[in-house]
Amino acid sequence: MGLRQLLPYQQNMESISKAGLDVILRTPKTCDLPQIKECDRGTIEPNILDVNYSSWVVSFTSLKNFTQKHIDFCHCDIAQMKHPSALSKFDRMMTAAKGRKIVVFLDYDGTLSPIVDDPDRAFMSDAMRSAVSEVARYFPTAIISGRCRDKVYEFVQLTDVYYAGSHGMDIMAPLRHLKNNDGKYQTRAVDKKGNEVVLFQPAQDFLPAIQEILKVLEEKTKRIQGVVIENNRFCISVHFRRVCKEVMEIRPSIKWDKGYALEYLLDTLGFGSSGDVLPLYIGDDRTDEDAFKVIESRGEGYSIIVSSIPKDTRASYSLRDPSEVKSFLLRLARWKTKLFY
Ligand SMILES: O=P(O)(O)OC[C@H]1O[C@H](O[C@H]2O[C@H](CO)[C@@H](O)[C@H](O)[C@H]2O)[C@H](O)[C@@H](O)[C@@H]1O
Repeated sequence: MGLRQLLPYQQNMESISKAGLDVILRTPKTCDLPQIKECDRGTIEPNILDVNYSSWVVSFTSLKNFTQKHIDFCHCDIAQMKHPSALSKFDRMMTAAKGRKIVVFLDYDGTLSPIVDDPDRAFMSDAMRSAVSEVARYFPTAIISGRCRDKVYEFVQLTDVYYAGSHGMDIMAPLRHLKNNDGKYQTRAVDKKGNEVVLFQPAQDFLPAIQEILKVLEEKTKRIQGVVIENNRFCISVHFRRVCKEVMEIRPSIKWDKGYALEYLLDTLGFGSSGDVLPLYIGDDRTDEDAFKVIESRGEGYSIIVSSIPKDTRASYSLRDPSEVKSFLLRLARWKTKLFY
C-alpha cells in the first residue's frame, strides 16, 4: 500500500497546508537500504561494494589507487570523495582544534542509536551512554533530534546534556546568556537537576493545529496495520515501515531547523560572539544537513555524517555507524583528558 492510499484525502492535505504545516516525505534511513539493491548495475561483488564506500571517504591523494573501472562502476564523482573518516583524520582534526572551544552536537536516531523497526525501541546502549557522558564532562554537549524532547531524554537519561526536540523547534537551554529581548517564544522552566532554564519553542503557535492533525491522522490510519504515528510535539512522524517503507513528517512551515537550533544553542551557551568556538555536529539524516550547512557557512567547525553507504552530503567527515560514533566520542574525551595532564 502506498502513501496515496494511506493519506489519500486531498481535503486533509489542504487542511494541513492551510494550518501552515509542511508535509515532508523522508526516504528511509541509511540502514533501511539494502546496499546491493541500491545499485542498478546487476550483481555486485562484496569487495566492490566496499570500494564504493572507500572511494567516498578517500581523499584525492588516494584516488590514484582506484581504477577508472571502479570509479565508473561506483558513479563516484570527484565532488563526492571528500568525506574522510573522522576516526582516521582524528589527530589532524584535533591539532587544528587546539586552543579552540569545541561544542558537541549530536543527532539521536541512527547516530546514537541504531535504526530499528519500532521507533519506541530505538534504545541507546549503555556503552554509548557512557561515551556521551564522557564527552559531556569535557565539552558542552547538545542532542538535537526530530523526536519529542522528553522522549529523547527518556532514551538518553543524561542530565549534563542539552536537549532540543522536534527538529530543533523545542529547545531547553541555559538561562544565563539569555537577553531580555530575545522574543516571545521563550519561557522559563526548571530542568531535571532543578536549574532554571529557558524553553525556546518557535513553533508554539502551531500546537493546536498539530494536535488537530494528529487526531485526524490517528483516526484515518487506525485500521492500517504497520502504520505508526509518532507525536513529536511540534511535528508528527508517520511511519510506513511495514507498509511502504516511508516516513512522512508534518511540521510547521517556519524558518527554523536543526541549523538554527545549533546557532541558538551556541548563543545561549555563551559562544555567540566567541571567535574561537568550534561546533562539531554528528548526524545521519537529511534534517542534519541543515546543521552541516551552518557549519559550512561559518567556515569553521566539524560536520560528520554517519553513513555506511555513499550519499550526497555537506558534511566534511564521515563515520560508518553508531559504533564508530561511540569510538569517536570516546577518543574525543580522551584527547581532552590528555591535554590536561
Ligand atoms: O533527528 P533524529 O534523532 O534522527 O530523529 C529523526 C526521526 O527518527 C526516528 O525515526 C527513525 O528511527 C526509527 C527508530 O530507529 C526508525 O524506525 C524510523 O524508520 C526512522 O525514520 C523517529 O521515530 C522520528 O520521529 C524522528 O523524526
